[in-house]
Amino acid sequence: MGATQLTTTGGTETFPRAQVIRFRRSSIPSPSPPLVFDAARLRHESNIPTQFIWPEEDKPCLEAEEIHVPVIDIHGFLSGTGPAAAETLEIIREACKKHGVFQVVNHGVDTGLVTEAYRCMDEFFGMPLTEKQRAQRKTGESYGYASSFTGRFSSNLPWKETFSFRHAADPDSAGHAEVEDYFVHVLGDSFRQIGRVFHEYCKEMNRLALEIMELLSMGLGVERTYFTDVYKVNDSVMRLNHYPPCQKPDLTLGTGPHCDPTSLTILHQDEVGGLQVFIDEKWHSVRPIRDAFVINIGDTLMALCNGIFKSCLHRAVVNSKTPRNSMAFFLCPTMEKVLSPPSELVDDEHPRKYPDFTWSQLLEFTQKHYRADTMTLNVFSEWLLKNQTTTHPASKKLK
Ligand SMILES: C=C1C[C@]23C[C@H]1CC[C@H]2[C@]1(C)CCC[C@@](C)(C(=O)O)[C@H]1[C@@H]3C(=O)O
Ligand SMILES: O=C(O)CCC(=O)C(=O)O
Ligand SMILES: [Fe+2]
Repeated sequence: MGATQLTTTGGTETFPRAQVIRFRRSSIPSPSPPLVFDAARLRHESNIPTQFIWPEEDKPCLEAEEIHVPVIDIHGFLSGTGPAAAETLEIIREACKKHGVFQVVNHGVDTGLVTEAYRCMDEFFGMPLTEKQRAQRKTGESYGYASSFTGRFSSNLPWKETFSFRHAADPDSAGHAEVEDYFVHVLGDSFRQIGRVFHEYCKEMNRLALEIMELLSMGLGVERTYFTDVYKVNDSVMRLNHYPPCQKPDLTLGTGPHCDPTSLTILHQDEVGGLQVFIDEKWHSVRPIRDAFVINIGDTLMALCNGIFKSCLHRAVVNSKTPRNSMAFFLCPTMEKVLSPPSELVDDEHPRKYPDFTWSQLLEFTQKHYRADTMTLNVFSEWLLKNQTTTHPASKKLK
């Protein structure tokens, strides 16, 4: 595998292949006007810009074989009214150890809220590009609207538009309608109602994420409240993904292969389908189930589990006819919390796999130095160890 050089404030670093974010340098004259991803126009284009054409090894298989991702009745499990608890726990444990993905039903999230959230997404993404750009995500920021990542990356561009916003939770200071305020701030008062819908949706995602954390603590055999305690105060991100049709769906990807650098992702996909997971050395599609959420383990949780539960490798493909929407709630710890696995998961036979770090460090790494992909956690760990200082909490060496 080749290597790409990137010069940052920390010096010159070598990272594998073309994974490094290629920064646009204003000093280099650009021969053509900047690329703009205007979905309304590009969805009809059969000559797609080369920046959207992915390398041969990443080109999608649109007819990938479906895989049955385990479906867990979460209310049944937590209330003790569902199928035998021990069996359910074993299914979760196996799925998380092998590939890091399962689905939940009977989760208590009102289907009306999900439908309403999709309606609001249609309203937002259906606006002309210039209207959406009022909420433009700025360089280095994690929130806002991005039409593909034309200003951020220069190749392997994803065929999608995204709108991301923050949802911080703290049970001791609940009540602040952060999402609603954000919508009004960036888009104006006419977006208050849409902001309210997404605020409600995020609150529900936060509740569900903490319930799933209870399940995962049990699956790992640590104290039932262990991960709920870590995440009850959190600094999470909600992302709306809109994938317009593409006349060359076999050449591009909606979202490239990656593991989420975050802790836990609660994904809802509409009925169109396009999510694929990499299991047993093959890409498989995950058929949408209207009442289910897909749960992915992310890199941060994998590090907190000392590698026992795996971060799920996934991607999204597009199609030539039907626009697709998905909603991802990324549970994240607070920025400066030092993340290290519980002592029960570390011993002589299972030494520490990753160094201590903070979410703020990993987030910065994925936003400024490295485009999140299949190897983020390993590359980040090496980078941390190389750049460690004696004063930072994340500077402890691997045992
Ligand atoms: C912290 C994050 C970075 C990304 C959004 C969240 C969680 C997943 C990451 C991402 C989806 C992984 C694939 C590449 C990426 C650039 C994307 O296609 O959206 C990633 C997100 C990002 O850096 O904005
Ligand atoms: O749209 C999908 O199905 C997947 C999206 C995704 O992986 C992400 O937003 O991180
Ligand atoms: Fe993802």
